[in-house]
Amino acid sequence: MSVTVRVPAKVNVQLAVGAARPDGFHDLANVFLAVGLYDEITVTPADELRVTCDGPDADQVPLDRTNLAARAAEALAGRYGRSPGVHIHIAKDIPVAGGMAGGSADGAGALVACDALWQTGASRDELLDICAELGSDVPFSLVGGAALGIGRGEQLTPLEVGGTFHWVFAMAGRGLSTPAVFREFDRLGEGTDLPEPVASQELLAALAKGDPDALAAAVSNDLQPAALSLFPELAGTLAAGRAAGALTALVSGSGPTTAFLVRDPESAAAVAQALLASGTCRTVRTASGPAPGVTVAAAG
Ligand SMILES: C[C@@](CO)(OP(=O)(O)O)[C@H](O)COP(=O)(O)OP(=O)(O)OC[C@H]1O[C@@H](n2ccc(N)nc2=O)[C@H](O)[C@@H]1O
Ligand SMILES: Nc1ncnc2c1ncn2[C@@H]1O[C@H](COP(=O)(O)OP(=O)(O)O)[C@@H](O)[C@H]1O
Repeated sequence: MSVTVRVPAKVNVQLAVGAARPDGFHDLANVFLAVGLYDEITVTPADELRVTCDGPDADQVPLDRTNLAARAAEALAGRYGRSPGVHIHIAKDIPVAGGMAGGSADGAGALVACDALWQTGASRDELLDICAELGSDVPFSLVGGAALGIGRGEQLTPLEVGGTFHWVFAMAGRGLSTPAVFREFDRLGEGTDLPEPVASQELLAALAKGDPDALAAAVSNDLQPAALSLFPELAGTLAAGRAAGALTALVSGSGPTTAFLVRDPESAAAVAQALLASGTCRTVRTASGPAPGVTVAAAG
């Protein structure tokens, strides 16, 4: 018996960040869009908890108990008083430490897969609670589609999306640590009063209409200056994508992956080719969204 699930990456079309909270997190208005780049997680009964991983970035993925997929299995097993004996295999296609929630995807995927394997009978709300304990982005990886995340990003409201948005993603030569980017955000903003983070009505309307030009005009990422400060070369990647005809260019979440919104798959191919030729990134991928959240691909 084994269970395989597929989990999408995300891009943040709006990331409004408030002041640091006493618990070290930041309040957000985080508009997530799931996109069609997927990790696949397979769980199989085993004597003890074990994680393996393959894919282009597999060497950067921890295989010990710090792996979010292992933590998810342990959290679910702990809640139901059973052994977490399971082999979790991650077929990784989402870039690691890229601001596309790859670790969160694996956490949400392992949780749903173990839940199906162990037939715990957990409700969706219980699974979402465990997701929120694992990380701020993990609940969104479970639900997919598009959603507004408030609080630290874990309190979700699903959003209407009226069409398919086409993207090019440029992967950088190294990763960026999410806590380091938030720390840099705090440093850059020292001494300024930050407004409450709120979702942009223009952006939500653009998503609901499925209008790429309106979305391009409304996207924003408050972490972008911090990511650029820690990784100045990303400015060259953003400029290369804009010059190639992208409707807009932004850093995805805490970066360093950069995201380029385009009108259609043909423009995606052209912008992807120009970005690669510019020599300003390690590799490029095209994907569209919204994509569904965790989906069971095979069980038996
Ligand atoms: C920035 C975002 C945007 O979606 O994603 P990435 O770009 O990393 O994928 C998220 O907020 C990342 O969420 P996630 O990666 O789950 O972060 P967590 O494990 O919850 O937190 C890691 C660390 O990031 C910082 N953090 C995270 C979320 C938040 N609202 N405020 C924070 O200050 C804290 O320093 C925290 O200790
Ligand atoms: N299953 C996992 N896949 C990738 N990274 C993981 C995983 N579990 C834990 N990590 C750790 O989380 C860090 C952030 O990775 P990731 O979630 O891919 O990036 P981001 O938070 O930028 O979206 C990695 O550097 C790695 O040390």
